[in-house]
Amino acid sequence: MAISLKSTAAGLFQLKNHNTHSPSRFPSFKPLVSTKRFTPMAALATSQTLGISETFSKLKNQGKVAFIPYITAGDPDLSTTAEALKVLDSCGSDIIELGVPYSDPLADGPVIQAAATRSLARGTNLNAILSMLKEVAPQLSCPIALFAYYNPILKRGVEKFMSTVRDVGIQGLVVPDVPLEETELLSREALKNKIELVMLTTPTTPTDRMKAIVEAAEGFVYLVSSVGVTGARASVSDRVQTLLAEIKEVTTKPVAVGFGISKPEHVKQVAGWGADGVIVGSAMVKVLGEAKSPDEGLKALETFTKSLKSVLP
Ligand SMILES: O=P(O)(O)OC[C@@H](O)[C@@H](O)c1c[nH]c2ccccc12
Repeated sequence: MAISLKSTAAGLFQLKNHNTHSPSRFPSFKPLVSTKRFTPMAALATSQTLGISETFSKLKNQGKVAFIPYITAGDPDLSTTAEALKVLDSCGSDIIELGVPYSDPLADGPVIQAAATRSLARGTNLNAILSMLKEVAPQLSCPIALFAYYNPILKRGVEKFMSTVRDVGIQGLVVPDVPLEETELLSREALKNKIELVMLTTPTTPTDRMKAIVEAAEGFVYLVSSVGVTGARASVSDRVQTLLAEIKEVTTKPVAVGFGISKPEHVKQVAGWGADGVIVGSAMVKVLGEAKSPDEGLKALETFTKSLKSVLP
């Protein structure tokens, strides 16, 4: 299993017209936020957004480390998610992880579990997320890696799922609970659709298994920094430094570190240990989803993102 759950567990804007009162384009969602807030960098972006591994190669050539935020789609609502993607992009995110809310997010801690519950309670579903992405993804200058648990993918059918998400511009996929032994079909269909399938390794993954995971990984290797579920930690274990070195002994693929990272000093530390990317999830989700209003959440997200991004080379 790419990530053994027992040990680690793992809005509306209208680009065409800025009429904030036009009916929502995304089914059953009402515009909640001004659509005039951000001049989309995306207006400048083209559909030639770099892929996941291309993004890492570009950054490596520039001596930079990827900043990779995670947010849950539909929390607090899909219109705000559309805006949040633009905020994250315009604040310099290099790759964005977008989570598909799921009713049984075993690898997630309380913050992301609550986000998924709020999102599902609003009626968010994969089709609504995809219709939002069809408008938003081409407007971003950074690639999106979709986060989805395995079950909803199997329900839709792996082939159908992959072609559908590729059609809306998704470039990467992370399936935190797919067992390594079952990644063959996922990998094959991902490859066919030019989607890069990220694999996760953990502090308790035996070396041979880590090598197999790294071998299978496309886009980047996700190094889970600590056992347990997602959630901000007071500090990041310095074991990460050793784990990074071990992985880099067996691959030249980029390695991004996630779990627990929630402060600028954490970001700086993990980058200093040689990570090619730093992933921040729960802290982002908390700032956006637990704000008094969507607008407040977006403002707070912008400030928070800039504070974390500012410490990276
Ligand atoms: O929330 P954290 O501790 O910052 O960790 C990132 C994590 O949220 C994100 O990468 C993620 C969201 N859901 C997951 C499930 C498994 C592994 C990773 C994830």
